Amino acid sequence: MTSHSLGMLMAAHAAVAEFLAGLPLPLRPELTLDEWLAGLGEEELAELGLDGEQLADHVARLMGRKKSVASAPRNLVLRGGHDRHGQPEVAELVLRPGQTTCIVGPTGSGKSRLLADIECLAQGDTPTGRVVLVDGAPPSPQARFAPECKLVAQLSQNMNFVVDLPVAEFVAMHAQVRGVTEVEAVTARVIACANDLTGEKFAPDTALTQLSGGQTRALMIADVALLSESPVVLIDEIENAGVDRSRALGLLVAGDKIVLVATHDPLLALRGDRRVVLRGGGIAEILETSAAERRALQRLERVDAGLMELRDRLRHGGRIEEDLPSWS
Ligand SMILES: Nc1ncnc2c1ncn2[C@@H]1O[C@H](COP(=O)(O)OP(=O)(O)OP(=O)(O)O)[C@@H](O)[C@H]1O
Repeated sequence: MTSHSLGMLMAAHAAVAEFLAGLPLPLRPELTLDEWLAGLGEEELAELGLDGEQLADHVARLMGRKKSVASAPRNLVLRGGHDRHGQPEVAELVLRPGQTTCIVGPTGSGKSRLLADIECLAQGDTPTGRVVLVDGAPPSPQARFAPECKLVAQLSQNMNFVVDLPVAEFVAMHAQVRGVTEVEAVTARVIACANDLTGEKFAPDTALTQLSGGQTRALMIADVALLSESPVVLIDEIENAGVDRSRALGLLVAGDKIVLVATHDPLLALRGDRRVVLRGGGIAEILETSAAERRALQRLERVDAGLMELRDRLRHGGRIEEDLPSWS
């Protein structure tokens, strides 16, 4: 598959180095991968539940993943299809890194469908007939379907952990799978970041199953922002509960990701660059956030800070009587 020596592959691809170094097999850095595999006994590999082809395949995937990071798209273009009644959509939606697009619309208007169309990079093969172009061209089947090459990460509403690991171990595992080299330092950063997003702090050795809803959400947001290689992030509502939504959004956008958030929260919606309005399954309108809306956002932020203070007072058993925040 490559004429480079194992030593060179390992130097160029941290994920390959980590994977190969973790195998209980004698490494020969001066040989090519094929030569090294040919020299290994079949039995030796079988004992590890592997065969040479699988191993070569996995190394290729690990190298492919590196390539997909370099090829983060400059834009995604969503070409409108049709609404639920077959009427064409007005839209061509252009999405660029570092921009946030909010998706709004009544229940059943097609918000989740729109996110799903972007998630699968639809090619006229979903109920909406939409087409998503990556840098002006249809994506490769690999970009659409191979998990390690996927462009899009989705933060879903429900995150129930089935594994009961300490938080630090879980994050370190994610970091390793994503080919991060300084696993310990990055793990500490993800946890610090999650703690920054949530009101109640948690320790690295807290079990995942002990985290509150807000803490879990904060951890997943920090994980996606700092560890995910996917250049596009979809969020089906950042819940109010216990997460500083403004910081969360800032964190994701700072990573130069294309961010799409389905939300009806005015604070989040106005922080976005634009809103896509859905009606009857179709895109009815695309509204750029206006200067007046940005000014309104500053006032809303003060109201929100006041409400946060009241929440905190309730949390600590206080009363809300005379001393209300100044905006009330
Ligand atoms: N353009 C379309 N053509 C055909 N079916 C569609 C279209 N858009 C959405 N649908 C379907 O309509 C249903 C409701 O859409 P969806 O779940 O996306 O709405 P939603 O706005 O996310 O709703 P909620 O706010 O309740 O979560 C889904 O079954 C979806 O697949």
